[in-house]
Amino acid sequence: MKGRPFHERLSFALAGLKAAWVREVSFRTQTMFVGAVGIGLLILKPAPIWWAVVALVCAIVLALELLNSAIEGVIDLLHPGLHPEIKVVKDMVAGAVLAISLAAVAIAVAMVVETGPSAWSRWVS
Ligand SMILES: Nc1ncnc2c1ncn2[C@@H]1O[C@H](COP(=O)(O)OP(=O)(O)OP(=O)(O)O)[C@@H](O)[C@H]1O
Repeated sequence: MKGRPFHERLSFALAGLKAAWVREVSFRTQTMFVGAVGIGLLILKPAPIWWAVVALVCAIVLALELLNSAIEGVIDLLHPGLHPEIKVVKDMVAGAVLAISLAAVAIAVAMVVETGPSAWSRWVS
């Protein structure tokens, strides 16, 4: 399975994204949130550094959401029954998604605070 050409590995990654979109409500919600953030960037037109920071944090949110789903999927496959240790592991991965989501909200607020006034003056002038 190793050493496959780039286009094949890319198709595997895209298939993973598609599977997450079809199966996971959380992933669809996060992806739509990222889309809304993209619209916000187009409206606010912040400095390029904000585009980079927002793109990075959005990518981390989606990546952690994918890892969360993947880890849950493997656990459920290997151990379908309830187990207190599985609860701890799943809760920790969910905590990772929560942590980066809070950071994303903080970054969004900081961006709006810094760029909102100049965007507003562009609109009213
Ligand atoms: N096998 C299990 N044993 C014990 N507790 C579990 C088990 N599976 C899930 N839980 C508990 O239920 C919570 C939700 O787990 P579940 O697998 O349903 O994730 P989910 O709600 O689908 O999450 P996501 O929205 O991220 O996909 C876990 O965080 C954990 O607290």
